[in-house]
Amino acid sequence: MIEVQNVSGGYEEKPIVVHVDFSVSKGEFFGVVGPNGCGKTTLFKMMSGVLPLWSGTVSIDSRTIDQYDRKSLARKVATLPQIQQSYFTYSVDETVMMGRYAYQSGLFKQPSAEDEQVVERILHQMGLTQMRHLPITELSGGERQRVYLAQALSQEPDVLLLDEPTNHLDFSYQKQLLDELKQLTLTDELTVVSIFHDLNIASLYCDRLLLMEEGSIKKMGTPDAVMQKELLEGVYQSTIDVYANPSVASPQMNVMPGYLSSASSELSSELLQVSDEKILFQVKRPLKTFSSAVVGAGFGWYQNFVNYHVDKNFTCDAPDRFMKEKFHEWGLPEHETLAMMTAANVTNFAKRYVCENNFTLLVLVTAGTSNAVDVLYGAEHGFVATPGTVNTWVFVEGELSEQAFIQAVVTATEAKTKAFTDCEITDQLTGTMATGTSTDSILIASTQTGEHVEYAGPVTALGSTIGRAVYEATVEAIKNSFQGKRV
Ligand SMILES: Nc1ncnc2c1ncn2[C@@H]1O[C@H](COP(=O)(O)OP(=O)(O)OP(=O)(O)O)[C@@H](O)[C@H]1O
Repeated sequence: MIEVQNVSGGYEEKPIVVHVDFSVSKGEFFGVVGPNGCGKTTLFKMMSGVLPLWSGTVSIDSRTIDQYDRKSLARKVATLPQIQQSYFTYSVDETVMMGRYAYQSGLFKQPSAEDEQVVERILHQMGLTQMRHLPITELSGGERQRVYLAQALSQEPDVLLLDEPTNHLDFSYQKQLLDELKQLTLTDELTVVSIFHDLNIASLYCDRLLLMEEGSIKKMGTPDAVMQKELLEGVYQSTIDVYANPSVASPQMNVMPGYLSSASSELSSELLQVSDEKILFQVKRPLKTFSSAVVGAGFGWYQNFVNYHVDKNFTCDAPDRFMKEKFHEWGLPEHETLAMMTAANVTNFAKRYVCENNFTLLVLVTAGTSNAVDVLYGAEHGFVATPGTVNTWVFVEGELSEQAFIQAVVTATEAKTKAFTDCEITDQLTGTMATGTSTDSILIASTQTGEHVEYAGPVTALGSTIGRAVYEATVEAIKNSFQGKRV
């Protein structure tokens, strides 16, 4: 649809865009990204015929742009430049109607019924109907941006070139506008080529991205191919982190702030408060967590950790809401607190504090075995959502990779199962050896400072330390529960 073939150009003697070559298909949403000054806007000016090409060609529907007269080019390509100044007090609908000039003929260029209909539809589409009579000089930056986009859309082009279309827009209007454009690419086969500074937005909406560096193409491909940590760090000369979006299959990035302090939370069992009602462990700075907790499951950052005792017959439709009400009662901030529940007597907990192999580790386990299960026969027990029994907390001083977090869960679970075997805990329904209980829960929490830890399987330094500590604490907690011991 639009083909940019080996294009070079710039200003006076200064080359800015160098041998750029790509094509965008009909109905594609194509993003152009790259650092400030890399030549994105200059490339757009060349694509829309505003700036002459030094070499190469830009073609739309197999005809180079210099083969189109002004009006026919305007029916093919509409542009939304980066900065829109308004010196005249045209109203919103007058401004949008200006986009129809390519369709008007005759001396007085009166709008036709079709022009009126198109403008009406687009005003509605862009949520501008209410403000249609206002002068655009009285609009906010974001509102004005929508008016100019409406003007570009009223040209009914095949290709829309947008330079930072979401500039000045708050996130809800960004979403609304980009959803609208995406829809037009899908239903009307509108081709959108857009410059973005926000790589996360570009990754969410674009089919392909073109990453520019110093006037040339550094990389072009799907968001997955372009959103690569090393690639982006090199081009933007910055420290970033790329991660999977938790909700959709579009990679996202984070800028890593330069002010990250090396101060971390100390993991000391003196920070532990134990009562009949709960175990509360509080640290000064948030820890990165991976857990199956009632409140705070998955990955997160928390600094208060609660293991709350409930009766073994406790049932509740919304245990997370129940726990959050408790947080209020205890004065614990909801967004900083992770919580588990257990039917085990929490004062029978066992702990291990280990400082070896360059690791500091605190392990806390609460255990009971009345609902012990052999995982092979889980289905025979039937599912009842009951409070947890063996709750295992593993706190680590170190900087764990995501792989290490998950391996730590595996290692700790194997250690728990080994403890069940050695304590000869059986599944009361089947008489076979139990591997755990029906509602066990686990937490791995790390300071994310100090030594980087890539692996935490059972034969690694961290894994073997976790394995031993969890095994010993689980055996002790099981024995405490048998003896009815109260700590
Ligand atoms: N009219 C001009 N005359 C001379 N040089 C210019 C002109 N416009 C831009 N430049 C230069 O061309 C280079 C590329 O500018 P361009 O606006 O294309 O970059 P960009 O990637 O769009 O940047 P940004 O992300 O900051 O908008 C810059 O060094 C800029 O100073």
